[in-house]
Amino acid sequence: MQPVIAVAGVGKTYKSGQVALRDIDLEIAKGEIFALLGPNGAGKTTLIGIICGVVNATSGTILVDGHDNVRDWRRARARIGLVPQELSTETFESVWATVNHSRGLFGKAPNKPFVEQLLKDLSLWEKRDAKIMTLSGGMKRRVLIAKALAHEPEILFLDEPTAGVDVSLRRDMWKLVRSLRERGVTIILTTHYIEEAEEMADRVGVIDKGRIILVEEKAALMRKLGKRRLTLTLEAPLAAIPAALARWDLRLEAEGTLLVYTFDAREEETGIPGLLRALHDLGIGFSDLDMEKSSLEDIFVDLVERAEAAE
Ligand SMILES: Nc1ncnc2c1ncn2[C@@H]1O[C@H](COP(=O)(O)OP(=O)(O)OP(=O)(O)O)[C@@H](O)[C@H]1O
Repeated sequence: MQPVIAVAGVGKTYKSGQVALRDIDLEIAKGEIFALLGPNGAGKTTLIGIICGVVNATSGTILVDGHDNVRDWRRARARIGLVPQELSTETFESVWATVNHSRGLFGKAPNKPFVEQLLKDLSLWEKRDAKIMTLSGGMKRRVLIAKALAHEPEILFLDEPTAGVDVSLRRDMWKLVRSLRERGVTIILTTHYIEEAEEMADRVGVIDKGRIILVEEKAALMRKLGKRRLTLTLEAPLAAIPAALARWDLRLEAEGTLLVYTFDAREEETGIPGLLRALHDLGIGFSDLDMEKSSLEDIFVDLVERAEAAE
């Protein structure tokens, strides 16, 4: 199957000499929700800007639905909607005029019922005659989304869509993303809220210092790299881990009152029965126990730390 976006060998060095991307290869399948994660300055916004044709790559090629985004930029761009991180500054136009104008920019015939529905879906209908300058930050962000969707793109980029927005807008955004996906729209989002990727993405890419360090199905990633943690609340604090417990990956926390055992979620044998027996033999009692799975966030932090250590 042909990917809807194919990035090959893309690099970017800004005029300042700052290298933002190095040799990026990435394919996005039609209809998927792809989350691009990475620390500040990793290159997420640059990569999105290059795919959308608002930033020039220094090297490499990008095909959008088979169209080269430089040589055939008009066709490539028409397929894409971009919700940028920055709030737009145009202020005097009304919501209705702005969104219809965005549609016209892509050569789409006016379609009032479509734009009306779009504004209703984004809870903007009541505000259709309001000038953008009079709207709150959250409402302005809804306008950015409406503008990005006005020309009915097949691919939607959301660059940190929920940074600094309130819970209700975040929830609406998630709902909107799901309904777009049901209509077959491909969605690529960057986010600092890893829970957002965990909640929504089909696949996750991790970018660090301009390199893609991992691309994986979210579920597989969580299965593969997921750790589990067993935390025992000890009856009496321990000063150190007894030598007899060296074969388990143990750590003391909270001034020796919590004993934390970390193990691989894939292992058939958890090692827990043996550990509990050993504790019993040593006369170490506990009053409570708690089991947790690592989140995508733990996995992400771990990956970035490992990539940085490897450098
Ligand atoms: N216009 C520019 N000129 C020079 N350097 C830039 C420019 N835009 C970005 N950079 C640099 O390129 C690198 C990647 O930046 P980019 O904004 O793509 O990262 P990001 O992953 O989106 O970060 P954040 O999560 O903070 O938005 C950073 O070192 C940044 O300082």
